[in-house]
Amino acid sequence: MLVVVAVDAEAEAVLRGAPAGRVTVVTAGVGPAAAAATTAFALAAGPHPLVVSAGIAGGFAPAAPIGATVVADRIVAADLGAQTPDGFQDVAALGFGTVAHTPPPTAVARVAQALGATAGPVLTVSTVTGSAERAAELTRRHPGAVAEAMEGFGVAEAAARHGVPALELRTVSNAVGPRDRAAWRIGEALGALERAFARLPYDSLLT
Ligand SMILES: O=C(O)c1cccc(C(=O)CC[C@H]2O[C@@H](n3cnc4c(=O)[nH]cnc43)[C@H](O)[C@@H]2O)c1
Repeated sequence: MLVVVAVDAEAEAVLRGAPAGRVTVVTAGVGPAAAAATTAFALAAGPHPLVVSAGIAGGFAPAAPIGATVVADRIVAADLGAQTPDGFQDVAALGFGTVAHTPPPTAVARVAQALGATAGPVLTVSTVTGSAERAAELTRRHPGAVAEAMEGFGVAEAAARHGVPALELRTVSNAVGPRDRAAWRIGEALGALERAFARLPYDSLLT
């Protein structure tokens, strides 16, 4: 499978955890555009049966505390739209394209079961949430959201254009809410990412 991460530290964690020969890891950079471009390039260069957007994320309380592992049952572009006098409208509501991809439900269930991961919507944002108000707005617009990160929707868009299923697997480094850099636990999240890739049910994800 092709695993798309944002930064080298995430690639190293995935490669430490994954059994030899199970994954091809590419480091895309931060954000949905870099993720989409890198995924499209990698899929054009060679076939992969599954693409996984992986890395650290912000977790929505109480579903996803620091150190938790989450798997997306929906990969949602949460800030792709227009701010109108009546509030935010996403591009699907405006009649352009899509704002969500649905990973294969059986694979999501198998990952959740094998890793003890929480399944739910994972939001892709281009701006990291840094206030309680923004976190509350996202929760109101996306009930049940478990995490936000910056690449999943880009990976899923590129995978869809190649007809390849996509998953998003994240481990939580910080809470979604008021900005507090001192509270990030990147090492803890990278350790959880390594353990997740050590325990993934690789064979059953491809059936
Ligand atoms: O400056 C900040 O306040 C800040 C807070 C959290 C994350 C960042 C990043 O620039 C990291 C972006 C990188 O990590 C993923 N990530 C991790 N936590 C979050 C988050 O709470 N919201 C969105 N993305 C997050 C993301 O996928 C990027 O790859 C800065």
